[in-house]
Amino acid sequence: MKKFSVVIAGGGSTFTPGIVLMLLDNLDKFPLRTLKFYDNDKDRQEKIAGACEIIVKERAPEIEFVATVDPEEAFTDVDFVMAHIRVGKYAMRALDEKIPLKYGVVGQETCGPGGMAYGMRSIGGVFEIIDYMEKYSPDAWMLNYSNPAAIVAEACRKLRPNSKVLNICDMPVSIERRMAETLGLASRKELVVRYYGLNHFGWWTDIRDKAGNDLMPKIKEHVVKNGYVVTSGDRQHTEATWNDTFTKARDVFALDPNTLPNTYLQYYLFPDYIVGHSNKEYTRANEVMDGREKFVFGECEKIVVNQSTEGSALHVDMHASYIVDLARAIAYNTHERMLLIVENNGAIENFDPTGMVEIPCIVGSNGPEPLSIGKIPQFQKGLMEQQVSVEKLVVEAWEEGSYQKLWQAMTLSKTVPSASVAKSILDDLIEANKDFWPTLKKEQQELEQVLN
Ligand SMILES: NC(=O)c1ccc[n+]([C@@H]2O[C@H](COP(=O)([O-])OP(=O)(O)OC[C@H]3O[C@@H](n4cnc5c(N)ncnc54)[C@H](O)[C@@H]3O)[C@@H](O)[C@H]2O)c1
Ligand SMILES: O=P(O)(O)OC[C@H]1O[C@H](O[C@H]2[C@H](O)[C@@H](O)[C@@H](O)O[C@@H]2CO)[C@H](O)[C@@H](O)[C@@H]1O
Ligand SMILES: [Mn+2]
Repeated sequence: MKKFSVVIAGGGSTFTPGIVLMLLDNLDKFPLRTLKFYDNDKDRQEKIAGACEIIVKERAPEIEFVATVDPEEAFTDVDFVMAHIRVGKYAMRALDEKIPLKYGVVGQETCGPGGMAYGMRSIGGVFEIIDYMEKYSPDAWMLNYSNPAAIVAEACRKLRPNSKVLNICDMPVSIERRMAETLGLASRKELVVRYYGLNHFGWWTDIRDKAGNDLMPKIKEHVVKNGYVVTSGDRQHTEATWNDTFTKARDVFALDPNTLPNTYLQYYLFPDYIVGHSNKEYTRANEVMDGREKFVFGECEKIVVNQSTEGSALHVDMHASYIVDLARAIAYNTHERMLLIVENNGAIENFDPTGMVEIPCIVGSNGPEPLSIGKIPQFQKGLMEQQVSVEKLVVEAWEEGSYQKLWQAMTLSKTVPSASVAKSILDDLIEANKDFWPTLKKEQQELEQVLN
């Protein structure tokens, strides 16, 4: 059986140890010969890599382990690039969240103005990784889950159309795990789903078991009372904010009881509620820095000090098993059915063919073959047309260095009440992102004077 060489780009990520443990748990299905880490922050990566090297040595000493900040060393002789970088790290995430909140607008990592700011930082970082991969391992595939996946995917479609990049998100599988629990099923893999939308912006339309029995009525019965809250919860979503999100799905569901919603729709459909329940001084970025980041780095330090994983509380990222499924689908032509972010190209009949949509695909060695969705209802179509335009305008703004287009994108977002609020947020975000964004030209300086 062929053994694979994988590089994790964003080796210093809080998700890296969970993914390494998940890869080690799946060596029988996806054997590894080399595991490399690449990051542009040497110190941050070293803390995670020091522990992961010990984990790999204990569990699979035959795997060669390399951690490097040298792109040539990292990207030479690899079959897969698993990319989860966060350009600007949590410090910039905190600003993405806090600046819009200052103006009474949703402050969120991937939605609204915060998501656009993150997108303007991510595109260049992700392109850099793609370029390294294509230079040093031109046959490799990149499995990208760096956020904001919707904007990154649109940038790849438009500006890197021939690159072997698959964009994917774990929110649907995470919700499906909860649906399976609600139904008393052992695994989400027992569900066969139909789903459509944009990334962090979609709906399930049909959920069946493998025998074809309709499971939607039973799930809806649960969601109408509890949202996606389940009794066991999971180890990755223990904070109150995640519980609020899974509870709020009840209200999102009420808007269209024919479908089951992705939790991220709460930011677009209930922005007033979200802002009302946000703390402008302490946002999700703070919660993550005080929670997941401290925990993961603390546990890694203990492993390095003890030179052993004995007693370690680090746990496998179960949700990340979709990454192994995706790699296996490419490597072994498994034709696994998975939700991926792909060019619409007619799959949703009455939607922009160039929009990047999240839909079921059959994945084989040649990449994804999207399934046909047909026509979607007016409510979803209207919401998606507005949001896909936001995502396209952000990519155009990045490509052209256009202030005007980024202002239009922010104005168009359902989370923003007016062009003047959009402008205030944008101007603050430009200042905060001056080390990361391309310089934006103001096409209509005089308009600024009119508005001031
Ligand atoms: N698609 C999904 O559903 C999904 C799920 C979870 C997390 N994510 C994404 O995974 C990423 C990591 O999240 P995290 O919370 O662990 O963040 P993190 O800040 O802990 O890790 C990100 C790492 O990326 C590195 N980095 C930043 N810019 C880089 C560049 N240009 N080249 C190489 N490395 C670079 C940083 O130094 C850091 O070590 C984020 O983009 C997050 O949004 C996506
Ligand atoms: O606020 P964070 O950093 O905890 O999470 C933001 C991410 O949320 C989703 O990912 C979840 C995922 O759904 C779950 O299965 C598990 O792996 O944890 C992830 C992080 O909590 C979302 O899909 C990502 O795009 C977000 O970055
Ligand atoms: Mn996601």
